[in-house]
Amino acid sequence: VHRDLPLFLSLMNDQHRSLTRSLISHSVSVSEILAVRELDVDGGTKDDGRWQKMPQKLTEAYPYAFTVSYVERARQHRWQCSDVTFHCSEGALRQQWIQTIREQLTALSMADRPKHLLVYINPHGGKQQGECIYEQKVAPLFACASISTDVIVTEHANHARDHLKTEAELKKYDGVVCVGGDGMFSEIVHGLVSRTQRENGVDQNSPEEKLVPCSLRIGIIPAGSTDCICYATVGINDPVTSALHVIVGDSQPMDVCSVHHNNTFLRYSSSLLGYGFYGDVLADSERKRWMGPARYNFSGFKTFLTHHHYEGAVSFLPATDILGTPRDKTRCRAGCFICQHDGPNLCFCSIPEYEMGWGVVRGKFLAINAASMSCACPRSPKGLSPAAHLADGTTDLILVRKCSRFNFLRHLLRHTSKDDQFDMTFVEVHRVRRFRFTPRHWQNDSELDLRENGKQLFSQICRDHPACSCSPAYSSWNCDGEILPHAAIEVGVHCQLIKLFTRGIEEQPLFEDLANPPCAL
Ligand SMILES: Nc1ncnc2c1ncn2[C@@H]1O[C@H](COP(=O)(O)OP(=O)(O)OP(=O)(O)O)[C@@H](O)[C@H]1O
Ligand SMILES: CCCCCCCCCCCCC/C=C/[C@@H](O)[C@H](CO)NC(=O)CCCCC
Ligand SMILES: [Ca+2]
Repeated sequence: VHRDLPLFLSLMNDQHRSLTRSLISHSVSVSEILAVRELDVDGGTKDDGRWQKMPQKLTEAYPYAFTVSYVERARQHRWQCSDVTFHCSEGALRQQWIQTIREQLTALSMADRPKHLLVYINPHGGKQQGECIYEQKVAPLFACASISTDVIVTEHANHARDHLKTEAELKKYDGVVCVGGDGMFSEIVHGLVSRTQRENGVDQNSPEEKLVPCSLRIGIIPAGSTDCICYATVGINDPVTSALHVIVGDSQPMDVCSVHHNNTFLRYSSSLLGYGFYGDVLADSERKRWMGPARYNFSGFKTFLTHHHYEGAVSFLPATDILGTPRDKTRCRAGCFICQHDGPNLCFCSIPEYEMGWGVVRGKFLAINAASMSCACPRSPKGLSPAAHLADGTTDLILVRKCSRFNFLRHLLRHTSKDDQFDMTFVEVHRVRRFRFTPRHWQNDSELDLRENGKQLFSQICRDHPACSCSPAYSSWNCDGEILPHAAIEVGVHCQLIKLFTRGIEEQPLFEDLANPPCAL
């Protein structure tokens, strides 16, 4: 029995084969086995439905049984845990099988499966179901796979981030799991990345500094409102699927952007950095958290109607030495060739390199978006930048210039259809390693004061002139669902800075209907 080779168990002798064809054999890849356990058959009393379906004669002839729990693939990237029970005539043979499988599982644990995890649960994310989701759907699977956990239910925002940054005894763990949404994931990233830099003497405030990658993998159990990181790395927002990817020890590297203002570190971003439309949606939706996930629909519609544009200059360093482009038809999938090819060879550009070859675009924008990954989510299953890569060291900079409401609506609606949202005259997209944004009228340190005064002044004017259709001078940046306090920012992509307990989105089999596979001819 080898890892990745099918474990084919056929424990009955020939005379029973034709009789019990459907019951006697099953094929499971060892790398997708969660656990194996002996099944007690006590004087004919059975604790497994399948056993009871066995004809009496067979149970007598094959009284020794064991159950293998394994990953089964269902529709649309969903994984579930299934059990299969094998029966044999001799106790010694059963012990041999159980021992062999356990040895294989131990070898996998030594290699890449986690044994001890630190779990943070946000009880207030999404529909506030985090604790319940973990207790009912995830904890039993971890227990079945003999993974031990230390669980912390957060008591306030940034609890997980600060605990990871300073207190957590990280040496004890093989990974960190968060139960929540993109905001909770962002807390984990900030905690782990900051801790890693501090321990390695790296100054986060310097935009040119090359950051040290984090060694612990992160698992995401989706329990938020958008859950875009989970959706874009697994293909579905399903707690059981995510838990199973953690258990089998998957690993997917991921890029992280650092965001600076005036040589001061602001935040990290791993999905969307959005100014204009997505910044305004977020700013409005934060005041409506009580609405839960529906707040984004409400604020999205309201922001669409206000139709504000913002003036400024975007300068960027295009990624020239790479294979992919943002207009590719191919997608970043499990084992992505481009991420393997481009990723590990990339370095974080130092000053001499990045002062050359910059492009500049000036104008009035409805939205400036940087997508380090596709940002696919249930609202937009192909995402903001469908061809973006998880781990290629680049971000897709999408510039949506001022246009009519009708055209902007066409652009937005294309995020939900097969049509290309970039194929519009007012949209341009660049794959970049770094970029800067400078709003018009920006004045260095006094920016914040100016923004506050500007906002007050603007709202005063608009109250006095309700028909006014002019736009405020500044929007906010939406940084993975958090509002940034500065409009002028500098962003750099750090290739494969973190690793997740996923494998990227698996290619769908040609025949999706796994329950009724086509007959072999
Ligand atoms: N115990 C807590 N009380 C209040 N806020 C918390 C707590 N724990 C974490 N948070 C904060 O809650 C915010 C939202 O959490 P989360 O991302 O889990 O859900 P969401 O915003 O509904 O989902 P999404 O980010 O996917 O849209 C995060 O910014 C996080 O810092
Ligand atoms: C009028 C028709 C509108 C149709 C629009 C469809 C376009 C949807 C694209 C959604 C892209 C989400 C990108 C992910 C951002 C997350 O980091 C962030 C935190 O979870 N979520 C939002 O900001 C929430 C953003 C919600 C935006 C609506
Ligand atoms: Ca990327």
